[in-house]
Amino acid sequence: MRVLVVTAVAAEADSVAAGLARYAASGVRELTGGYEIAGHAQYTPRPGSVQIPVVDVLAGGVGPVAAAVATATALASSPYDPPYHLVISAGIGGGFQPHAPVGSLVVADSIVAADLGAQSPEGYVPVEELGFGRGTHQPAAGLSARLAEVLDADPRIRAVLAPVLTVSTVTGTAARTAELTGRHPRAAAEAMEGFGVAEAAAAHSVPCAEIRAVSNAVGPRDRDSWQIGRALDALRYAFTLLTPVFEEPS
Ligand SMILES: O=C(O)c1cccc(C(=O)CC[C@H]2O[C@@H](n3cnc4c(=O)[nH]cnc43)[C@H](O)[C@@H]2O)c1
Repeated sequence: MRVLVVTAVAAEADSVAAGLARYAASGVRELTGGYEIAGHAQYTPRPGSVQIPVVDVLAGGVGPVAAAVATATALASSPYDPPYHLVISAGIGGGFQPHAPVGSLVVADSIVAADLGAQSPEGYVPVEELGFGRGTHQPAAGLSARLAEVLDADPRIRAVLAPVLTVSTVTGTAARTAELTGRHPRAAAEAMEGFGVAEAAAAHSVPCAEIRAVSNAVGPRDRDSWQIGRALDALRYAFTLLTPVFEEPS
């Protein structure tokens, strides 16, 4: 299976690549389309496995637009058909409490563009109701459930399968938190790239997933409380666990 992992920043890509490196048999790939390929691993298959999975890790920038452009560029420049078998949006994120405490992981069972719509005196109108396309992507259900299952089975981490919101502005007030949880009561995390990655993947007919390691609680802004190191470590550890899934028949 060929997998493309898209993060926002290099620190996240480094964590993913470090998690993968435990299994890596060969080095780092060259830049693609001006975007940073942080790591590339070609794995030694487990005994009995017939596929050699390849995972590329791409730091595509912050926000849904940068993420979509980077992902689409990577997919369009792949020499393979299909370009990849799976695209994963991965990185740190804010966790909605009590669903996703700091240090836990969230695997998306839906990827929701939470601010793609219109305000009105009666409240928020999602993009579907405006008649302009979609605001939600459903990741491959079996695959996302499997990723969450593998993560949650490990006693060192906690993982949930739940909606992940994509926002262009990090939530920073109690009022905005209440608005989002009112509209998306099951949401466990928010981040800024998932929907962009999912749009690009869908344009290339490639399945998509999203995995977030929680660095902070969604709520009134308190940047000093963000535990980025802890989340990056959880992200790295998650990818040490996920590689066997990439070797399973798709
Ligand atoms: O300062 C650092 O060392 C550092 C290391 C890694 C990542 C960062 C970022 O700031 C990444 C921005 C990235 O984080 C996501 N994120 C994290 N928490 C939230 C949130 O509460 N709401 C929305 N997004 C969040 C987001 O995907 C950004 O792209 C810094």
